[in-house]
Amino acid sequence: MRTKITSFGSGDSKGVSLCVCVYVCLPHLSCLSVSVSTFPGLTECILCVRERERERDSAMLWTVLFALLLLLILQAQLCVCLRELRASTASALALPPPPPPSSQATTTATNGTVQRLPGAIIIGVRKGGTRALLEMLNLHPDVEVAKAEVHYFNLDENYQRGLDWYRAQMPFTLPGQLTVEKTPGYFAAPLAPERACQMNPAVRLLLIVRDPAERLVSDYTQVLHNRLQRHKPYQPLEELLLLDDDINGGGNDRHTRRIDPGYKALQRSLYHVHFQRWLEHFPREQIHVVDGEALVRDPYPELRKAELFLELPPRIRPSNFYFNATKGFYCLVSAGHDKCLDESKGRPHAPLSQRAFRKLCRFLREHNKRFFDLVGRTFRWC
Ligand SMILES: Nc1ncnc2c1ncn2[C@@H]1O[C@H](COP(=O)(O)OS(=O)(=O)O)[C@@H](OP(=O)(O)O)[C@H]1O
Repeated sequence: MRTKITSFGSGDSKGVSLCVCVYVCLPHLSCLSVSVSTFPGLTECILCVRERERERDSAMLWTVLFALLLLLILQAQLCVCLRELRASTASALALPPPPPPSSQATTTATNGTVQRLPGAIIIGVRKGGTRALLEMLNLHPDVEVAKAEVHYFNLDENYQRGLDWYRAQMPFTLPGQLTVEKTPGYFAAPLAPERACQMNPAVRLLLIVRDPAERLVSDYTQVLHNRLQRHKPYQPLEELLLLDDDINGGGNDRHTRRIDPGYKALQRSLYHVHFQRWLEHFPREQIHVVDGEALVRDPYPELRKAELFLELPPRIRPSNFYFNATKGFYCLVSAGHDKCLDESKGRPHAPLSQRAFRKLCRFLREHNKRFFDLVGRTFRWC
């Protein structure tokens, strides 16, 4: 801004004009030196003000243009960001393989034990008796089990953590001991068979099955219990399981109700669908099927078969089990301590009318047959 004053002019009239000019021009100080140095009076001052206004208008125009340009640049940047975000989301969904394991062994405890990947996995079925089977296998001195469900092959966020993470969830074992984990969610998880096979194509799999209709009711009961605990709303089982179907397009009395094939708990009971997927990655003889109902009736024979399958010396004894009449189930005895499964196992099932249950059984019959064909044995299910 030019502010230097080179001449004040002469005479009173000039002085008055100068004062007015300075007063008017004061907000436009940058032109003050021009008006004063060549001072003829007020006219020039007004001209100076107009010129400043023109300058201001053009400055505003430039400001608007500059803002527009800035907006364009920002928009371009936003597009680049969105494209990058879309690309990273797509690659996350594509789920690249997890990081490779650093080595086979990890931290060695002072007693020489090491965390190892499981040699056997109980893959399901949910509510089939997986906890009972795991705890019973744990009676064997050559077996160590992961206490909690790991959910490695069925949950992407865990799978992305890699094999080192998975191994770190395992118990410490001595050489020659077998590590076993159980996650019933593996059985029906579409990617679990392939992932388990990638980890170790020789891993032994145990599948404990139970009447799929009973399993469904037990599954619903578990979900209902969780919802009640969290004070969440719930629907009766019959509402979830049966669809209203207007067969003749008539009034209410012509309604019939059919099984909803989309109900999640029902889908988990279509054993052949899931078993087929496991067979695409593992030979049949690598999957040992345990009869869940037989395990409830009398655990020992089922445990003996599991020992054989796992090539373990026979160490589990009938004396490791006793029937607890209060619980209504067998409990375990080991080194003088007894242990029953917690109250989440063997809860009274949610109500379902006999009619609906029969409908469910009819629906499952064909699916069960397909499962029997795949496993090469039959079960006395409804
Ligand atoms: N010994 C013993 N004690 C208690 N419960 C036993 C036992 N053996 C098998 N079961 C049956 O196990 C059913 C629960 O199955 P899971 O452990 O696979 O359930 S879960 O998927 O892990 O939630 C559970 O199902 P529900 O009776 O429907 O609750 C039990 O019937």
